[in-house]
Amino acid sequence: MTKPTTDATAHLTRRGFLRTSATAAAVAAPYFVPSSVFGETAPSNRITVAFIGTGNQGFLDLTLFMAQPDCQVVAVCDVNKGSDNYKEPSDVRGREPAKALVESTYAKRSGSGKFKGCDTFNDFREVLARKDVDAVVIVSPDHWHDVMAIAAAKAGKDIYGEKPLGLTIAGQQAMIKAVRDKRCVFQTGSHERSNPYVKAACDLVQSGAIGKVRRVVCNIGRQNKLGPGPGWEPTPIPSGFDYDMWLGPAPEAPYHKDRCLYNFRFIDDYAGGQTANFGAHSIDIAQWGLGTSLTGPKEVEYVYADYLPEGSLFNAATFLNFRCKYENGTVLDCVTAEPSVRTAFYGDDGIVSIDNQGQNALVIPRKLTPEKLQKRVKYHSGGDHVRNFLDCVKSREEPVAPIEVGHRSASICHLGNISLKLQTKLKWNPEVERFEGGRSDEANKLLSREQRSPWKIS
Ligand SMILES: NC(=O)C1=CN([C@@H]2O[C@H](COP(=O)(O)OP(=O)(O)OC[C@H]3O[C@@H](n4cnc5c(N)ncnc54)[C@H](OP(=O)(O)O)[C@@H]3O)[C@@H](O)[C@H]2O)C=CC1
Ligand SMILES: O=C1CO[C@H](CO)[C@@H](O)[C@@H]1O
Repeated sequence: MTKPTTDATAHLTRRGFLRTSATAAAVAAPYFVPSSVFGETAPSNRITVAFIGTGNQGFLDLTLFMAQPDCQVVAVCDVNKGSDNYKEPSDVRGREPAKALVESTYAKRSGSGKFKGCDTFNDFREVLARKDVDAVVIVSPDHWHDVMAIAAAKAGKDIYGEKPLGLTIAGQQAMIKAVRDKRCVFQTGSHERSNPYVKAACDLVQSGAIGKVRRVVCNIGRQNKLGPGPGWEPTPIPSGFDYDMWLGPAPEAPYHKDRCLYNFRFIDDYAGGQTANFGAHSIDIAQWGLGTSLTGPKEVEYVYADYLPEGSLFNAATFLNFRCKYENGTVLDCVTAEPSVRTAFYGDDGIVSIDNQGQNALVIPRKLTPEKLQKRVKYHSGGDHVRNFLDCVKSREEPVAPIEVGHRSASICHLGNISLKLQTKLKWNPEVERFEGGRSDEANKLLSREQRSPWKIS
């Protein structure tokens, strides 16, 4: 996508302001760095970035952003000062370890081996108030995505927002409005959109190479953790952890050590289970190949769901199967599986399947000779996706995974979860984004959620 949709002047002015402003003393720290750290990239061309959420994916995204020479991470924000026992006892995440990672990475690059200049925050609003931050990377749990992205857009920041776009369809719509009103560049963290092999596979499907696509299968990885069962007892809130700020817009709930960190994804108040966690990837690829990135299906049907025992902390579906139908009759099946294949398109003339990490696309044309049956393509890293975002911050062009695209893929995850909750088939109007007929009143209520005061999306 190359159509400029954003106002270059507003953003260039903001960065220009940084270079000349009388407030320079307050914001100077990021610029007083050895030239060896950022090579030839002049401070004025450097994009200053702050991270909100420095856990599991936050650390990976940090390394991808720091690898880009024209980008400087100047601040990290996390409600956890240092969350130990992250995945194993030696694994510590949170804002202090993130700051240490940033400063040690930049120090290694500087001739002197020294670097200071990454600030830490507990409250993301303080990050957004900083005038020297051009862009934010939002890698918080899903229940925070809408509130944080809307606040970031209102503060004039460009945004790299992790998938799934949000927790609800209404929240995502509000995100789009804020981003478009403020003309921000927004890249959804669906990094497969920057994977040339996945692109090649989707182009092939779109070009009609496998004929009319009858069915797409999206495999959703099984739940990899179980959490405490019925009768679980709260555990003490660790020191250095702002649990109230972790809960944010989600309902009040007693702390348990397995609620936060990585595990939020299995709890309905904070995320859409594996449907949204993995579905955001596999369904996004399906939408891409089908050429429906800016729309959606017209029907979603519950097939099967299973859950942990009532009263368990984790309450998202552990096994699931739902089926969507598009206007042209194409069926999209989302199903829990051990996914060596992430998304597979079944057409009249062949199959295109894309593996779990987007490392391989396998094309099986029905009518070709055996030696031409397979075309394997190789791995690429998420760095190109970050690069595309940074380029668009400069050019004000549309990135490869704009917010509306992220919205429509995540919406299918939410539609699927709503059908699972109601155990029914629902008619969906992708134009007006509402359920119609049947149990639509009940279903439409699930398009949004109450947000705990003082947090709200409008
Ligand atoms: N593109 C991809 O392939 C991937 C994307 N993701 C996405 O990234 C997001 C984060 O997932 P993941 O990193 O696994 O989750 P984690 O729980 O590991 O990380 C989230 C971090 O955000 C912190 N946090 C929570 N609330 C706030 C707040 N109000 N302000 C600042 N920080 C906050 C958490 O604190 P605490 O440590 O105390 O919980 C945690 O450190 C999710 O939306 C997920 O879907 C995740 C994995 C891969
Ligand atoms: O938990 C996870 C495991 O890896 C996936 C990427 O392949 C993530 O998206 C996801 O959040």
